[in-house]
Amino acid sequence: MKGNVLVIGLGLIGGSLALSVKKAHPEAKVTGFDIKHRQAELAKLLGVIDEISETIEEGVVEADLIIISAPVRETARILKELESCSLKESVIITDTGSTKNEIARLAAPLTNKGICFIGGHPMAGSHKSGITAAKERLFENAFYILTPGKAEKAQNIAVLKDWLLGTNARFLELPPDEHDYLAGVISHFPHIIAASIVHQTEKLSGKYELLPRLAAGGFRDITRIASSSPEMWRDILLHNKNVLLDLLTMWQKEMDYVKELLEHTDEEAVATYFFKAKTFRDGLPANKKGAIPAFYDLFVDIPDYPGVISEITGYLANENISITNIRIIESREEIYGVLAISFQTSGDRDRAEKCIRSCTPYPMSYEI
Ligand SMILES: NC(=O)c1ccc[n+]([C@@H]2O[C@H](COP(=O)([O-])OP(=O)(O)OC[C@H]3O[C@@H](n4cnc5c(N)ncnc54)[C@H](O)[C@@H]3O)[C@@H](O)[C@H]2O)c1
Ligand SMILES: O=C(O)C(=O)C[C@]1(C(=O)O)C=C[C@@H](O)C=C1
Repeated sequence: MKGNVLVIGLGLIGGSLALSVKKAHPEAKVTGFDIKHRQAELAKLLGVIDEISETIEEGVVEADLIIISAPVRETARILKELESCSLKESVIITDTGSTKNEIARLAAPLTNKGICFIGGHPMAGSHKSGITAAKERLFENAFYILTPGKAEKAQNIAVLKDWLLGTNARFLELPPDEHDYLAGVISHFPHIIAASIVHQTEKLSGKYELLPRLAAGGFRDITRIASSSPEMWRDILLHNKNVLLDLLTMWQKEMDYVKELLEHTDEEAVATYFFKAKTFRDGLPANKKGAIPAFYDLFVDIPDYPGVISEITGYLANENISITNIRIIESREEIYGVLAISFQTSGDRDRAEKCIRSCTPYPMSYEI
C-alpha cells in the first residue's frame, strides 16, 4: 500500500509495528513521534521510521493511518489532542493499548465526528521496553484483537488489516468489555501475581540473605513479567480496575482453598490440585496459533565444556537460522546440561535440528 503512516509512541510495540508496516508496504512513508525525542532519533537511526515528526499536530495532517502506541493513560491524552487536530477525512486511527473499554469511551468524541477509530491490541510482547527491543516479527502467529465500534464500516476494518498484514498476526474482533475481561484474566492479573511473588521474596530476603541467590528455575519463570514497565502496568491496572478487583476476590478464595487443603494435610486433594492445573496448562495451544506465543523449542543435551554454546549458535548462524531465545535448563543436576533453544517457526526448528545433527553427536528432542 502507498500512503503515510504516523506512529505515536516509538517503544517496543510502536517500533515493532512500524517495522512490520515497512516490511509489508515498502512504498509507504512511516513517520514517528515520541514524547522522548531521543527515542524518535534512535528509531530513525535504526531505520524503524523514515521521518521524525516534531509534534503530533504536525504529524497527523498527512497521515492515512495513525497508530497510537503509548501507555494507555497517555493514549487517552493523545486521543483528546487529536480532537482538535486537522485530520484527513479518510484517516484510520488505531491504538495498541492493553485495555480497550476506557479507550473506546475516550475515542467516542472522534467517532461521533465521523472519524474512524478502531481499537487494537496485539497480544504479544515482552517485559522489555523501548525502541531497541522492537522486532519486525514480534506479532507473528499471535492474536491481534480489534475492537471496532458497532457502526464501523467493514471497509475500514479491511484497510486496517491490510496495513497490518506484515505482522502475520491472527485478527480477532471482540467488543471492548469482553476484551478487557479476557485480557484481565490471562495477562493483567498474572502481572499482579508475578509482582506480588517478587515483593514477598524481597521482604523475606531481609531475614534470609541467601534467598536472592537461590532464586532460579521456577521463580525466574513465574516472575519474568515483573520486570515489565511499571508505568505501563500502572496504567493498565487503573483502566481495568473493576475486572481486576473481581479477579483478586476470586484469587483470595482460591488461596483460602489451598490453605485449607494444607491445614487438613489432604494429600490426595493437593495432588489433584496440581494434576488438574497441569492437565489444563499442558492442553493450552502453545504450538498452535494462540494467545501463548508460538515458540518452537529444541532441547540439546550438551556436555559441560567452555565454548559449547557459542559452538552451537555458530553452526546455526552459518546456516542463517535465527533464534528467539536460548537458555540452559537449570533444574538438571547431572553432569550434562540441557540447552533450550527457541525458534519462531517450526521450519526454523527443523532446520536447526538437521544442522546440529550434522555437526555434533549431541542428542536432541522437541520436549523435555
Ligand atoms: N509490552 C507489551 O508486552 C505490550 C504488548 C501489547 C500491547 N502493549 C501496549 O502497547 C502500548 C505501548 O507499550 P510498549 O511496550 O511499546 O511500551 P514502551 O514503554 O516500550 O513504549 C512506549 C513509548 O511511548 C512513548 N510515549 C509515552 N507517552 C507518550 C505521548 N504522550 N506521546 C508520544 N509518545 C509517548 C514513550 O516515550 C515510549 O517510547 C501500551 O499501551 C501497552 O499497554 C504492550
Ligand atoms: O510476554 C510478556 O512479557 C508479556 O507480558 C506480554 C503481554 C502478556 O501479558 O501476554 C503483556 C501485555 C500485553 O498487552 C500483551 C502481551
